[in-house]
Amino acid sequence: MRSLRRMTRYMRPYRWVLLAGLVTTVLPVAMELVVPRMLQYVVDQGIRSGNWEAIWNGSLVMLVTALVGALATLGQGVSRAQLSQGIAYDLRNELFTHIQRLSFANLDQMQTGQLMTRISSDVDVVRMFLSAGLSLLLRALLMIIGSVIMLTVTDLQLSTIIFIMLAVAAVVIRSILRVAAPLFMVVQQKLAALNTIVQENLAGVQVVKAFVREPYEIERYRQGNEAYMAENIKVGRLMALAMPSLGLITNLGIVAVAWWGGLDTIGGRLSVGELIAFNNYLMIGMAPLLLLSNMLNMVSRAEASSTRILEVLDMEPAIRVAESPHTAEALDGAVRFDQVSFRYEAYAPPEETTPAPAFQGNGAGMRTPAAVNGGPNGNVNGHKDVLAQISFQVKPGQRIALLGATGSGKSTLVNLIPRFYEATHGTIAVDQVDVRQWSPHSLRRHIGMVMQQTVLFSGTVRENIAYGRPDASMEEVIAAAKAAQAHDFIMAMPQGYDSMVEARGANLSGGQKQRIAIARALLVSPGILILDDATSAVDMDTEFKIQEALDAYMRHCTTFIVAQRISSVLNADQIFILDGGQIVAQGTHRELLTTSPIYRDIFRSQFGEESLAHFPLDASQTSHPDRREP
Ligand SMILES: Nc1ncnc2c1ncn2[C@@H]1O[C@H](COP(=O)(O)OP(=O)(O)OP(=O)(O)O)[C@@H](O)[C@H]1O
Repeated sequence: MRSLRRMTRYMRPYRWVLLAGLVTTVLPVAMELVVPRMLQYVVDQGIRSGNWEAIWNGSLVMLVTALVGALATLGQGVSRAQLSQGIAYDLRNELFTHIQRLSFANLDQMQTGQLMTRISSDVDVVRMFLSAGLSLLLRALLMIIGSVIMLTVTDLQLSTIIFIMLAVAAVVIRSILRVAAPLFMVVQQKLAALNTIVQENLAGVQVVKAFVREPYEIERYRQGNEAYMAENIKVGRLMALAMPSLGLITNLGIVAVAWWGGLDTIGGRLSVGELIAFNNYLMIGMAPLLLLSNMLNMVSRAEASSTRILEVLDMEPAIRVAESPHTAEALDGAVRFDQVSFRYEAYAPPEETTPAPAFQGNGAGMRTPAAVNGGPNGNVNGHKDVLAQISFQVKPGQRIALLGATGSGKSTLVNLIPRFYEATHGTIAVDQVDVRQWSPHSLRRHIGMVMQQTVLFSGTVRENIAYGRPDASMEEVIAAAKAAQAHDFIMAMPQGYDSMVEARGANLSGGQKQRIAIARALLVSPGILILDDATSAVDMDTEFKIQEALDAYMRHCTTFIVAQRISSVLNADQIFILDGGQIVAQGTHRELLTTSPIYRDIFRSQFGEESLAHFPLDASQTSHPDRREP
């Protein structure tokens, strides 16, 4: 029960509510324990000797205890709700805040569905335990302890039977708990896998429909659902053992007490009242024992969920912030890579993976470690570099283009500049300061980034453009949108800048989404702008206009452009050709045409075999797509 014990720290802010809960749990138990004693008094002192006063007094005490017990139980319900809801609220907030602090490398290790299950279902399991389980557990323990004390006081000799019975029950409970907690872990893992299937399916609904893979997805879900059900049944079977075992132990105890107690009463060692009181205490003590069998389920489930919540909270952000991090009001935009190598770490516990029907394709969205680490060097063990020994220097304001085959490491390289990942070897410096010394927030605030996959949030167009600078004026938003060639289509939308962007930008075309993403990056007035395939969905004419506007809008900004089309990089100050994680050629368009066979190959593949002979070497003459055609 280590994880549940660790969870108790979340009770600290609610210590007064906890105290109220404790008092209101103890009181009804104490009241219930008074009743058999009063019953003994009424029988022995009142009924047997015809003493009405004793009967009245005993009855009055029992009435008062019933009232106090009822009031306390009401208070207990209120404090229980406050405690459990409060802790669940704190846990959800802490989990979400912690996830925001995690870096790409951490998040690569967990599927979205896994995280969502932990923040929703696992927190709810803990909340239910705190709301119902904890007070019931406490009540059961108090009842057992209280009745054992009263049994001992009533008759020590007869109580021996109870001690033996409790010892046997304790062994049974402990054994069940030991087996149940890991089983509940598996249950939650299966639930998380199931949620991942739903999340991936909904996120990729267009792909599912386009490839007519609904039957596959239904089968995938059915299998995940079956695995979840099978684990639940396994747990159910184990829990089914608890009730009859504890019931049997209790009933054997009752029979033993009836036998020995009956003999003692006939023999005159015990009065009838004492035997009745003893039996009542026995019932009070043994009923919660049966209740405990039900609670074993709740406790084991809560332990498993606490472990899963703590696994996330214990995850150290892979990016460490320096003790006194470097910050700056603006960036000049100088970037230096010095012998930089990088590799992605292996990840994902195997049992957390999403089940996929045996025959089907690629496991639909679930990257296996081999696939993830099968980097440019074709390795499968996750220990080869995706980038190797990269060195270059970029002056402020330069435009750098990165070209290379898919998987050659272009995105990985630009992701190292804002420190999304930490270089495995070597040094990366921005404005002559090692990125490890930079405050990640300060560094990223001055880097405008347009990622390969455009992510927009539900909200208005304006809110999306101003995502990085919510305080930007309307004029600034429009200026950024104009530079990104987005203004015209935004104005053509029904509510202009106040038009709603649907979830994931569903009501916009790919090129429109990209242009909003570019405007969003421009609005932060970055010192470094990274465009990772940012215009892949935009036609060549619009791309040319964007580049022209960028020249005017971002005069002093260092720009990294990851591109597939040579036409996007003609005006770059330096073009890096990446191959297998290494820079294999470097220079301007003119230089590379003469020095780099790979560049010439790419050029030939995009403009045709005869193009090399005709293509003018002076990039300035080719800056418009119409004129660029050989
Ligand atoms: N998050 C990740 N975890 C593990 N491996 C990754 C991850 N991202 C990329 N890789 C691997 O690193 C290598 C380089 O990928 P990267 O995305 O940098 O290539 P790229 O040149 O940008 O490709 P593309 O042009 O297709 O976008 C690939 O082999 C890829 O499988």
